[in-house]
Amino acid sequence: MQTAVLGAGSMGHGIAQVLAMAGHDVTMRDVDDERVQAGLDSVEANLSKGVDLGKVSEADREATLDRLAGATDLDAAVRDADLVVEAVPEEMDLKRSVFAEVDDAAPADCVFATNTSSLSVTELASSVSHPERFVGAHFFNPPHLMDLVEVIRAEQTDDDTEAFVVDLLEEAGKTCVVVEDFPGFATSRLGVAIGAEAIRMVEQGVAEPAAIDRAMVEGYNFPVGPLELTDRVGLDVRLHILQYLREELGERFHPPALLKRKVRAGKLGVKSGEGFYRWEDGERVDRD
Ligand SMILES: NC(=O)c1ccc[n+]([C@@H]2O[C@H](COP(=O)([O-])OP(=O)(O)OC[C@H]3O[C@@H](n4cnc5c(N)ncnc54)[C@H](O)[C@@H]3O)[C@@H](O)[C@H]2O)c1
Repeated sequence: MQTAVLGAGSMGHGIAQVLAMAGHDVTMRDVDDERVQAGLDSVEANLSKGVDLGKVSEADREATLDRLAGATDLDAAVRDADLVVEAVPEEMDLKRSVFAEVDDAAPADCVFATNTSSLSVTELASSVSHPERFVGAHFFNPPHLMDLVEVIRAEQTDDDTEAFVVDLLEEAGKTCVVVEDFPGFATSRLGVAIGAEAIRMVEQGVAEPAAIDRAMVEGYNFPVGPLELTDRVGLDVRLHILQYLREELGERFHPPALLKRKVRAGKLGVKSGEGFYRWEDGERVDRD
């Protein structure tokens, strides 16, 4: 199958890798040669690491790279595509304008998927002429290692489109959970609710962040505690999602004051070196 991935950033290059490893031809499009090349280099590095770890054969690495091409020209990227997956920045206007362009350039029966983590898939679908062939495909970071894809049905999505995307992703080794288009879908809504409550517990002095995290890891089998996860995702990202969910779903999502204070202080988590913990080169430096 011919596929196109729009955006070669953190998510785009990983999604392109997943599709190419599953045997599909992929054209990965970004706005300039440097970004396209950086995406291609990241895929090559992921695959080489897989070979070193004995998880990917040398032959699969080469075959995957052969199926992957880069492009800056949108028309060339989507002209023959059966599926286009969009992974450009999380801005409604940008995504809508990208889909309007893709709509003109792609074949009439092409299926469109967006990797948005929070925007309305229904509103995005309304930017194309066949919204029934539009769906959300919310991959997790990094896409080549995380099994889950949340498949989001827009108001307009038809059953054939849902089945096409779920089958394709499951054949690529992913686990799909299908949800209706509702703010925060399933994962972000529950994830930020737990994270926000953990932050309120820190504010109230229930326990130190490390103790709250350890309790959830040991007691509930969480792979990582809610405060460490907030550091990894980015405090600003979580604040943004809470503000959006508060607007859409009500006061129970009001952001904790401590979260706002830390974001205002530039304490954004792993990427800034400090959030609820201190970090250097992606590693915690304040463990007991
Ligand atoms: N980063 C995550 O952990 C994560 C997880 C799940 C979903 N998402 C979602 O995935 C999407 C992409 O996020 P990201 O973290 O990969 O962002 P990113 O900033 O790393 O990458 C976005 C890329 O899109 C490119 N781009 C901008 N306009 C474009 C256009 N018109 N055509 C093609 N490429 C264009 C940018 O140059 C950039 O390289 C967002 O909707 C985000 O919410 C992100």
